[in-house]
Formats: sequence, structure tokens, C-alpha cells
Amino acid sequence: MHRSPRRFAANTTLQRSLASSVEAPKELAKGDAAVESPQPHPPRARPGYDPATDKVGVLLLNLGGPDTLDDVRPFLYNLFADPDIIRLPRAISWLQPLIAWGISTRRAPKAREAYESIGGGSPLRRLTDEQGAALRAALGAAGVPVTVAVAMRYWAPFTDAALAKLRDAGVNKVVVLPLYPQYSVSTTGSSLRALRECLERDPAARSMRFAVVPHWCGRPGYVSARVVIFFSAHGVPVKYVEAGDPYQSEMEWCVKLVVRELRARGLGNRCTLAYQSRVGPVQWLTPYTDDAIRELGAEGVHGLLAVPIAFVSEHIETLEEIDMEYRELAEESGIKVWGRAPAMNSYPPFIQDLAEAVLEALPQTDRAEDDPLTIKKIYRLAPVNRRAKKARHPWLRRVLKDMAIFGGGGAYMKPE
Ligand SMILES: C=CC1=C(C)c2cc3[nH]c(cc4nc(cc5[nH]c(cc1n2)c(C)c5CCC(=O)O)C(CCC(=O)O)=C4C)c(C)c3C=C
Ligand SMILES: [Fe+2]
Repeated sequence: MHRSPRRFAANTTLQRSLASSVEAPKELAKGDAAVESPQPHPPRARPGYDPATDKVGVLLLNLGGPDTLDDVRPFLYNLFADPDIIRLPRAISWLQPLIAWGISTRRAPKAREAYESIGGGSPLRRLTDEQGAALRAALGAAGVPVTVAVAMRYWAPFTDAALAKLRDAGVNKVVVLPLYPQYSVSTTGSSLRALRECLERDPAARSMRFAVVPHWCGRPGYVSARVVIFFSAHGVPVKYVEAGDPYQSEMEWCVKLVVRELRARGLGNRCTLAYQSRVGPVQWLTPYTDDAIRELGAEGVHGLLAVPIAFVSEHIETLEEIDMEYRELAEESGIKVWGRAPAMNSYPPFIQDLAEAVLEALPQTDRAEDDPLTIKKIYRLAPVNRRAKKARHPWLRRVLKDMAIFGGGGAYMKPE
């Protein structure tokens, strides 16, 4: 029998302050240049949006991170207790809480040190709130006023609080926007499963209509904003990809589009893709970022510009792993010049493009088959455990291809 892993509650003060979600944070109200708001436009009808009857919500999905050092271990517990992160055979799935407890307890001291080195916690929540505020402003300027709520997977604000916020605001149409450019079962898939589970527990929330933007790494606003060379992406275990996770092919496709953009701008730099942040003893996607850095150093490469291609906000993986660990490794490997492209955070052209993704998805809220069922469909098609084997069958691959996972919004380009 599958038992739900126990989830640690987040620090209650923070939960109180953030369950209320994404009203513009105070520092943004002062006029932060990065999110200087476009002027709101009176609501105007567009496909999927009738100002007379519709109240639109945007549900941003993200991973979450510990707010304080005390949060590190319970945050790690939540992460490792996720069956999309540690995939156990069904027969021993009941062991997951124990395994999660063991790994989080063992990993916590090192992770705590890393979070301490970037200021004592993850900035992901603040940056995601800022992205939400900027997105709300961009959509308001397009004549679609929205309520934005953030649903973090492993730390507050959790999905149930985010759904409650949307419901309390009277929202009847929700566009679900994962803040992961590329789809992986371990990220977007897991967040969509959490959302589906919340909807199953909460019939009132099911009265809202949903549309999902499953991935957006091919959108022009994401591709053309980058000018870089050493692409470093968060990895996943190879088994995920063998089981049909589209993450690696989306990553390679995304990098190809960025490289094409670089070439079009006359930049002939060599480009490399490598994978960072592996956890545990299993084989992850290769080449590993650390091996790639060593090899490039041994080849006599003079300078490297790291590009965090899978991350849209600064957090532990950029601020500590790339900026500190990989920089040090690069220096030791003989690389003389090291740089890192910043994450997008609330960069206006990026937010503008996300706003367009939301507007393109909005008409899907009017398709009965896309209501919370979409979420089910997408997750079912994301092959985990035994479903993974089935994904090897040509017919299921065909279904996968036709369905929402590869559907995307209008401007979305399919992998070549
Ligand atoms: C592109 C995004 C990500 C993928 C794919 C992903 C897969 C994945 N991650 C772990 C284990 C850990 N991830 C951790 C932190 C972390 N991961 C992502 C993104 C992806 N993960 C982000 C944005 C962050 C940072 C969170 C923050 O600081 O706010 C951690 C915790 C840090 C640490 O101890 O190293 C772990 C652990 C697995 C096992 C996995 C695929 C199966
Ligand atoms: Fe991760």
C-alpha cells in the first residue's frame, strides 16, 4: 500500500506572511527598476477571457527552498520523501519516509553549510514572489488583471495555500505556469501531481477551470535573452530519461536554439552542455559539469562563461554551486577567466514572454477536457515507476507526443 510521506510544516510566521502570497513585496512598490510596472490597462476581452464573467489566476509552480538554516533538514526531508525524486518500487514504497529521513539527516550538515554561504537561506521565495508581481503587472498592462499565487513543492507556500488564495480571490480560471523552462517528471511533473492531489482533496477548488503551460524553453523570450557558452543544467538520473522523461531532449533542443541565436548574432564561440547537482550513487546525465570543467581546463581553455540554462532564479545551485564550487574548480583546473550569466529573475522581456505564454494558454480553460483532467493527463503521461516501461512502447510514445506534454502554447516550437 502506498502511504503519503509525512510533510514537515514550514515555520508558521513565514507561512502566515506568505500564504497570502504575491501582493507586490514592499521593496518592489518603491520602484525596483527590474520590475517597474507597466501601466494597467482596463480589462479587455480576448480568447479565453471575458472580463464580465472571468476572474483569472496564475499559479506559479516552483521548487521552494529553506528560508532559514533551521529549515534545511525538513526541506530536504520533503524533497526526498517525494516519490518523483526517489522512485522506489511499489512493494517498498512504504519505506520512503524512513529513507527520506536518513538521507536528509545525512545531507543536512553539508547543505546547511552551503545555504549559510549564500546568506543563511534560499532567495528562491523572494525571487519567485518578485517574478509573480512582475507577471501580474505585465498581464494587467495587457488588459487581463490576475491574481498570482505561488505553489512551492518542498517548502512554504505549499500548493494547498496557493489554491486557497486563488479560490478566496474568486478566481474561476487558472493558468498553471511552472517556473521550470524544461519539463521533467522530477520538477514540473511532481508539482502537477501535488496539484492534482490537492484538487482531489478540495472539491471547491475543482470548480475553477485550469490550463497548464507544461514547458516553455523554446519560447522566443527565453531563448533570445541569452548570450553564453558553458551551459550548465541541473541533471536528473539517467533512469528518468530511459523511462521517457523529456528533460534531456528538451534541454538539448533549448541549448540548440540559444546557440542558433548566438550564431545569428555573429558569435562563433564554442558551446558545451553539462549537467550539475547530482545526488546519490546512481548514474545521472553526463557529462557532469565538474568533469567538463576539468577537461576544458586540461585542454588549455582560457575562459568559461557558465550559463544556468535550467534555472530562472538565483538560488543555491547558482550562488553556491556554480559561483563558488565550480569557480574554484575552474581556477584549480587552469581556467583563467570565469564568469556566469545571471538567472533571469524578473528581467522584463522574460516576464513579458511568460505573460504571453499565460495569455496563449487562457483559451484552454474553456475546453472541458482541459479542466483539472489536463493535469491528470500530463502527469499520467509523465512516466514514473511501472508506467515508465510502457512508455517504451511505440503506441504510448505516439500518444505522449500528441498530448499536452508536447503541446505547449501557440508560439512553442517543437523539438527538431
Ligand atoms: C531544473 C530543475 C531541477 C531538476 C531537474 C531537479 C532534479 C532533482 N533535484 C534533486 C535533488 C536536490 N535538488 C536540490 C535543490 C534544487 N533543485 C532545483 C532544481 C531542479 N532539481 C533547484 C532550483 C534547487 C534549489 C532550491 C533552493 O535553493 O531554493 C537539493 C537541495 C540542495 C542540496 O542539498 O543539494 C537537492 C537534494 C534530485 C534528486 C533530482 C532528480 C531526481
Ligand atoms: Fe534539484
